Amino acid sequence: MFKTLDDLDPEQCVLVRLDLNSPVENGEVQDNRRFDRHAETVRELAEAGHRVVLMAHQGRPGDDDFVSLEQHADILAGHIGRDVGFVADTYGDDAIAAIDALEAGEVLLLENTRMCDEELPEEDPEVKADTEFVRTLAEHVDAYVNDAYSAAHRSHASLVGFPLVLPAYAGRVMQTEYEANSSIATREFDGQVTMVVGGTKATDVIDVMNNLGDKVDQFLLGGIAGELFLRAAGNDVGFDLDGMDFFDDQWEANRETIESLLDERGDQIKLAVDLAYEDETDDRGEIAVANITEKDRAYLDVGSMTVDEYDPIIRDSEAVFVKGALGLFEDERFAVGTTGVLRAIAETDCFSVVGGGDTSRAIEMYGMDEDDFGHVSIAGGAYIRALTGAPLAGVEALKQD
Ligand SMILES: Nc1ncnc2c1ncn2[C@@H]1O[C@H](COP(=O)(O)OP(=O)(O)O)[C@@H](O)[C@H]1O
Ligand SMILES: O=C(OP(=O)(O)O)[C@H](O)COP(=O)(O)O
Repeated sequence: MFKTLDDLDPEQCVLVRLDLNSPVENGEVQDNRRFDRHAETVRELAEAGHRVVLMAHQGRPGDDDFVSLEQHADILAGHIGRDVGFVADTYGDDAIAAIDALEAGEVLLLENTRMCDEELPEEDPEVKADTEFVRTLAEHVDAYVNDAYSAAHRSHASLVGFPLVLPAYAGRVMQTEYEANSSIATREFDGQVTMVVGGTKATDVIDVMNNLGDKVDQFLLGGIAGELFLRAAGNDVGFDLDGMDFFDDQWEANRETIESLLDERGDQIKLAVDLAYEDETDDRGEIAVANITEKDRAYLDVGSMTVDEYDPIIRDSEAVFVKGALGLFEDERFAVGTTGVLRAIAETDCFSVVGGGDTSRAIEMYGMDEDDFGHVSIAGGAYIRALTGAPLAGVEALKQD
């Protein structure tokens, strides 16, 4: 098992990896539960008199949400109730000077770790531990804390490199998410187990569906993942239009797996029977999948008939796991699928887990009560991988210490 903050020596300079990856709308970082949850770890460290250096990532290089962490520092400060300094540097001279100048109880956030070339791609911990990024920062701090359970499925430098060169500890979020998700992974259910699969990160979920087929009785699909399955089933959906990059790369990467899943587990996989789009008057339009004959528009939600089909399956389930939204729920017109399944879960007494930084936000946005869900995780890809019983690189690296 890993060490926790209870094992940390006093008066340390602590390098802490958080997951503050957030929705960004028109350049504005949106506050979400990740800030609130991580604030607990940061506050505890600062109040204990440690010097606290924070690392986190935002988006992926090339994407619109790949932005600086400057706004994150202000949002986090609001949740902690104390200042969070920011330096626009990951491990260069400016970052080091800011770290060395920290006083007891002060908190500093470094720039987006993915702006450092050595953070990505995924490589073995030994390779990551030997990067200039890790070696340089490690010389200026005493200890490493990983609180980023929701990013722990990635073998990136800030997650797996530091535990090899510094005394390493799990933060409070890492500890609670690990315990909750590990116990869910081993739990047995008497009745039907259903998994709602959607969102934009189709690659993460499709990999996992392959390994969860014996634990999950029914997969209910929507979002980008759902459209890729519809494409594999021969429909004219699930491709990129001008300016989009959701589908085609993920189609190439997952086509074989999707086809074999449909072939071998087709009876376990329910696909949308209708989809929603923005019509000529900017209203929500719906069309039956069977009537789609042209590759001419983007679909932004599953349709109402699909929700009517998914609803009784959820109500008959003993356990429901949600990973990914069924539509672009941030726009109220396209929240029907996501809120439909979440309300069905909330109204029944099944055991449920809702995961994902984005998806879990829908609960709050649409006025649902978190207490009506078994566990609301700030982790998406990491939590479903944990459900399969597979190890998470970032957790394994912590255990090595
Ligand atoms: N058809 C769609 N078109 C565009 N975006 C979609 C669609 N369906 C779902 N989404 C988006 O997927 C996002 C969640 O995706 P993802 O990052 O995979 O999940 P999470 O962060 O919850 O793990 C939501 O913000 C939602 O707007
Ligand atoms: O938001 C995250 O994952 P999630 O969307 O599965 O919840 C993590 O920060 C990981 O980000 P990544 O999927 O760009 O590596």
